[in-house]
Amino acid sequence: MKIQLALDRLSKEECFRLIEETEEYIDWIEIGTGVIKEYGMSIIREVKQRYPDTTLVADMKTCDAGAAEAAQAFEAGADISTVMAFSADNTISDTLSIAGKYGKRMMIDLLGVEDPDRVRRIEQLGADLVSLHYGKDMQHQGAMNVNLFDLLSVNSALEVAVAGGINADSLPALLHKSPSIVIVGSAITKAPDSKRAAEELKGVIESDENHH
Ligand SMILES: O=C([C@H](O)CO)[C@H](O)[C@H](O)COP(=O)(O)O
Repeated sequence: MKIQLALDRLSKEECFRLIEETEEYIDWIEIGTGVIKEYGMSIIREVKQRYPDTTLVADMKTCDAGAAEAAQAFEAGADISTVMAFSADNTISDTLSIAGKYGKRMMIDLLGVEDPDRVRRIEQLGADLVSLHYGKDMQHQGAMNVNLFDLLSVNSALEVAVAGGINADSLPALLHKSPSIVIVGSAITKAPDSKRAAEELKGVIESDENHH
């Protein structure tokens, strides 16, 4: 199980400091949507230059003009770009076909999706990676519920990431659902000691893996 460090609401300097502090405990680096809005593709380029061997996710949250936006992220060095699951089927298909051309991947963000049929449709369109996502603003109503995993069909072959206010306390319940990727932002980036927070989360995952 991988940890994807989500870098949101941070300056470029803070992003680089956090990557440096946590790199031994994290697997994938995500440049968050707001950070991309602040710095554009230049931050994707710079992070890839400095960490060429680490999988880099550009959280583009594309919802239209799929081919152009995905190509933009891949040209800058992203290994994975994100597209919203509620987008038109054409948008999702176009991003998947661009990803195929670049030898890269799309992560389909399920934020706001409540119908398992939509997830089935996304898999039919050719997606192989989705993120179950309990949004930042949804978190005002309380923490994520593991029922979010009910969106997935039992016979689905999708690789699954999960995101939304995950911390060391909420992580164990999610691990029972065996996601491939756990996306963590604030619990690491806003922690008084980010390195320790990342180490703790990695420890929770490793002890779970040792028990199975
Ligand atoms: O995608 C995200 C969110 O929509 C803000 O852009 C976050 O990266 C994701 O939710 C992880 O962050 P935390 O919820 O702070 O763990």
